[in-house]
Amino acid sequence: MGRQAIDYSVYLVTGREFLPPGKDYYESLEESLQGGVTLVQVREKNADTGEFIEIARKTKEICDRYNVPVLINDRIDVHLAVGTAGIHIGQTDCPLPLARTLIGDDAIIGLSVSNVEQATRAAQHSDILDYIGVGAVWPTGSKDTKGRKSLGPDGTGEILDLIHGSGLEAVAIGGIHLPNLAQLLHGSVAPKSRDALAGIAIISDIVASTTPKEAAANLRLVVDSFKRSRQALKDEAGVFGGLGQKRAEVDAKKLAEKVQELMAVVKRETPLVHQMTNTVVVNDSANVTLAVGASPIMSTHPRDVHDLSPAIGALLINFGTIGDKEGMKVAGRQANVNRKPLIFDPVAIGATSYRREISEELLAHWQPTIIKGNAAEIGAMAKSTEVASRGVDSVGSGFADPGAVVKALARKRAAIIVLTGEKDYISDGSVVIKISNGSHLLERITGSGCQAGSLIGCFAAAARLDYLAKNETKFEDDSQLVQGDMLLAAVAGILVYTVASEVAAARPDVKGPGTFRAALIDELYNLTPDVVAEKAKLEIL
Ligand SMILES: Nc1ncnc2c1ncn2[C@@H]1O[C@H](COP(=O)(O)OP(=O)(O)OP(=O)(O)O)[C@@H](O)[C@H]1O
Ligand SMILES: Cc1ncsc1CCO
Repeated sequence: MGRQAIDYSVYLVTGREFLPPGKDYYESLEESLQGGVTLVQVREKNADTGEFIEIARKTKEICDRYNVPVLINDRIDVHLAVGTAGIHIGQTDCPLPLARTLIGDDAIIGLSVSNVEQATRAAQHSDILDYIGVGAVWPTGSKDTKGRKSLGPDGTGEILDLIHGSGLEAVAIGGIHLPNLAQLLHGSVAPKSRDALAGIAIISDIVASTTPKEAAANLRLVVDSFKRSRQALKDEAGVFGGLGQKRAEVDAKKLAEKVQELMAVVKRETPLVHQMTNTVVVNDSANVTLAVGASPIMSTHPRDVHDLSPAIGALLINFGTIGDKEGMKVAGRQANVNRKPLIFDPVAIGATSYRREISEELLAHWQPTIIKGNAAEIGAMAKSTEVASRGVDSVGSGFADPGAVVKALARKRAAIIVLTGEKDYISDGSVVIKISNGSHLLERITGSGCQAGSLIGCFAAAARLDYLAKNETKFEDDSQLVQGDMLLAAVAGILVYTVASEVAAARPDVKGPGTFRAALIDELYNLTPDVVAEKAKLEIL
């Protein structure tokens, strides 16, 4: 008999101390298995041996019914007494060679690893070990992580590179919650080897939930979605299975036709687009939203944004004048939970360290669907020094290879990336679309990028509604975090905005930025799908 194959996707670590009042441990466990937990570790820090054995035995009995393997934390004797699939041990527990001798060749051994030195040692013991638990990824309440630096997605990815080729699987643990899960999975893909996590270990998100079945199912959806999108990337089909087509099949003319169709969807559905934006542009952004046929709501208070989430079509978070960070956290988290498109506009992120910190904090709370920025902003997100910023603007001539920058960042962040400027570049990690429309007058009014972000929000809402109208299955058997063609939505937002700007700039009554600003709103309102198709300058790179 060899060691059994393990699915690490959603790995539940038990913790009876986190159960909500009145919730029975076995009831919670069974519900979480129904939700899609794939592996269970029994972790009992304070139980006597007899009690631990009894808990492990009953846990195994329940898990057996769902064909889910059980591991025991730390206690080889409990594992041997109950006959579970294996053990999970910490750095200061039983030495690895002794553990392997005691439990034999057929049982699984996992080891906790919290830094590169420990990971290197684990890789050297790959003949003894099966997997490593990497963490804490983020600070956590369930383990004492004081004094230890949490790894973040980047540190986790570094460890994946270190164990590359060793045959070890890796599971991340610590501070992982539904809203930061997609960011962790995609953000931790190893920079060199491109290896990925095999799964995530979860305690409180499942155990502390009053509805563990739902909690587990939501986590499982994101992990499955990640695994599917990795397959899609391997197949060259983009992080959202973009345009439902492979790169070679995307054609500029067909893309323009799809934009035309989406314009009609916005007008028909008048989606509500929630915008948390800066105080400079709030009025213009609401007006361009209305002009294309959508409906804006500009709201920032945490309580207000929580209640709005079920009703909205999409959410825009633009931190241009920084304020309401708490509201942004709540709104973004709710957008993820309700599977609404979330457009992130990290205005001037390259200009100050405070903005970079806020961006990281927000991105640890939720997963954006689309990230839009000018060259300085996208450069800062990509940690590139090629383009500098001066306040909210970019300086210099831009990236040598903008297409490569947006494609790499899309893969890294698992989001559609929109890079604006004289030419715009949009990527889903597979396809790169270049748009050469627009007017230089857009550089002469404030907030043109912010308004473009608002329009992307309008079209993202429409793309999701269009998908839901055409697909009966809705969410049940689809593992996408957000449904609808988000690459198309980003293209539509930029194309409609820039084509309207060309029409406005060409008007004889437009004398400069002031008249252009008003004319732009009018031309967005009057823009027909035919004019968009006729003027579109789209290229597939
Ligand atoms: N010189 C130009 N020619 C054509 N289109 C342009 C030009 N500059 C910007 N645009 C368009 O204007 C919009 C905003 O892009 P830009 O990169 O200026 O945003 P931004 O710097 O974030 O703006 P802001 O900070 O004022 O909101 C995009 O749709 C882009 O295509
Ligand atoms: C000018 C300005 N300052 C903060 S946000 C903003 C709008 C353009 O980004």
